[in-house]
Amino acid sequence: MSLFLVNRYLGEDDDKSDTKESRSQALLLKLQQKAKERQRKSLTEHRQDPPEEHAKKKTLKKKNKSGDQHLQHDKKRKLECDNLEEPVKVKKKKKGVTGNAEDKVKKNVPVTSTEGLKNSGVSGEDLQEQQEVESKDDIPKQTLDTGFTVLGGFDNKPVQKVHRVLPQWLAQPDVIHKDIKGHLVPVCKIAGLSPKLINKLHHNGIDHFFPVQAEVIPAVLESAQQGLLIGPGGYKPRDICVSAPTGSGKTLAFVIPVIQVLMQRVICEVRALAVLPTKELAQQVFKVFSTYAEGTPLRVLMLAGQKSFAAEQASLSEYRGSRRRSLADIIVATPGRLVDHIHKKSGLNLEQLRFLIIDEADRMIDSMHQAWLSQVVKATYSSGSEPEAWSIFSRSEPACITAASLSPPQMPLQKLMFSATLTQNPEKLQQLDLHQPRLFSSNHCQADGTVAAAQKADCFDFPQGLTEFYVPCTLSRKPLLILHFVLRLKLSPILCFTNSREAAHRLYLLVQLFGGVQAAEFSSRLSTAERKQTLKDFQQGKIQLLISTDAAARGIDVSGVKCVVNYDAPQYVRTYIHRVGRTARAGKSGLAFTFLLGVQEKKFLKMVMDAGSPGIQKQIVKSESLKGMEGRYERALQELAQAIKHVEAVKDGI
Ligand SMILES: Nc1ncnc2c1ncn2[C@@H]1O[C@H](COP(=O)(O)OP(=O)(O)OP(=O)(O)O)[C@@H](O)[C@H]1O
Repeated sequence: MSLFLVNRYLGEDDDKSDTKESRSQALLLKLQQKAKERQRKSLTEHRQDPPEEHAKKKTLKKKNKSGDQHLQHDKKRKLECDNLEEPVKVKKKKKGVTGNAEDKVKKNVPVTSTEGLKNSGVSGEDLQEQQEVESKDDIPKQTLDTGFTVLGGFDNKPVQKVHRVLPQWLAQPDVIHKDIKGHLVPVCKIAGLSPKLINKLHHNGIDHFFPVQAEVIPAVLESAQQGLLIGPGGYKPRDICVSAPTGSGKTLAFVIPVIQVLMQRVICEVRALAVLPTKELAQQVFKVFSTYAEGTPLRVLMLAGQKSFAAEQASLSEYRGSRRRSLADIIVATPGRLVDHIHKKSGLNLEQLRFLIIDEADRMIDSMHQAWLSQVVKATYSSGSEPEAWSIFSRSEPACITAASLSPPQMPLQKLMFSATLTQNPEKLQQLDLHQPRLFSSNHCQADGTVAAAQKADCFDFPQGLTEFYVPCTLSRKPLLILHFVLRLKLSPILCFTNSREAAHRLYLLVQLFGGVQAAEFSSRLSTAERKQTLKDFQQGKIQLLISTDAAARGIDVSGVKCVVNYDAPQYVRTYIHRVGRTARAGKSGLAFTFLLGVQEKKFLKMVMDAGSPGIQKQIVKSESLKGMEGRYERALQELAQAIKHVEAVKDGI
């Protein structure tokens, strides 16, 4: 039984309807049709009208609407009266949906037309109007055009340029002159060098120090002024980083002061450790140390896997009674072999280490994932297992500072870092855990610490005597070009770099088959002994063309290399700098050519210019220049194909 009686307006057309239900159904249908029609209209308006016109129309519509409002309102009330349930539903939905839309507008989230369509289908034109009026300013053009919701609504402000600000020590380095020849310093002018060492230098043809040596040697000597066992004023000496071009004489910049400081030692202990990335480099530095240690009590040892582990172990230390006695003052090592000796407790004692030298430091930072540095540093702290004669000066791991912990003098450990491409990335340098570092660099920064326009993160110095060229070519012409360089241009000795050992080997075979060129290859295909012999032959001028992988790109010092050819363009600028740095060494002049395919040109030239190259010139080799060699070259190619087939057949047979 009904509690209330509600008289309903049934509408003009519905008078003839029979039942309440059918009448309300008809009304609902009509309403929905109307709503759909409006949606369609509004959608076509959105698509056709430019935003301003659309906005005008809306305002007009709104004005008209306020005139019609009473009428509409009455109509609506009539409808509501016609159907008791539906209006309630509509109201609920309308409330909810409107609230939702408002929320979105408040949150700067535009309401999409699709969403509006769905919602207004239920709630009628009021909702649609409200959405349109409320959101017309907020809806981005994109939304209107695409119908997609754009999240965020952030202002598209131009991003301000960020200037790199380096830590002071990196921003204001001690400057090293780039011009070697113009800034030579007589050996005798450097204070603190013993006459014995000066004589030795003269004996080896060194009468003047290069700029990097003239800056770094006094700095290292100064840090050891008060003797081997304590730093200046009793404090730990500052670590030293050196960034100077290839061939500028960095090796002597650490060898000479280390020999000078250690010469005064009484007991033989490992006091200097030089770590280098490859066996060849270790061998080279070992040779220089040995030369200048000759005639002093100092003993130099190499741990780079040239000898067996047992042989290396035997040369490290010996036991006299129960006491261990070190047999080396200076050790030159590769990181892998060094860590092996530390792990296997082969008798390597680093507790008295005074100098830790890291050459090719940027490369060594890259190999830091092997954590070799932390293991070496750990090994320099006293293990406490074996009481040493020098234990009074032994190092203890950093801990809380107390009066007691400060009283015994701490044996200082100083790190010396060297590279032609030393990173300026403080994050990477942090891995070296440097102590109040001091930088010597031929790269200049601005006084305020910001980096000058040309000085980006990967901007380096090139040797002054270097002239760079690039040769546009195709893949098939490359072998002919290199033969042209050797046989016609007579630029030998040439050091030619490929990007893989397979490429180096193929080119070597091809050149051999072509004939008339003294060629050799240098890569990990060869044994250590073979590589050593090859370098020796090249040094002695027995090889016209040395085809190498990047195994010879870093640090290798072969005097008299006239020309470097990048047969394959290097991928990274550091690789380029080290490769071309095998010529134009020690203030001499040299040529560097890079063969470039059309697709490589733009990217490569940009990379080199960004790295601070003074300029790279285009060198075109005309086809006519190569014509005379083509027939012989074709025959060599065919022979090479047959040789490869034969090798593969032999392999399959095995
Ligand atoms: N003061 C000097 N007088 C004459 N020659 C020197 C002097 N110092 C170094 N040299 C010679 O210069 C050449 C290059 O030196 P070194 O190998 O130390 O360069 P580098 O800076 O370490 O190069 P890279 O970065 O390629 O390793 C060597 O042959 C070395 O003998």
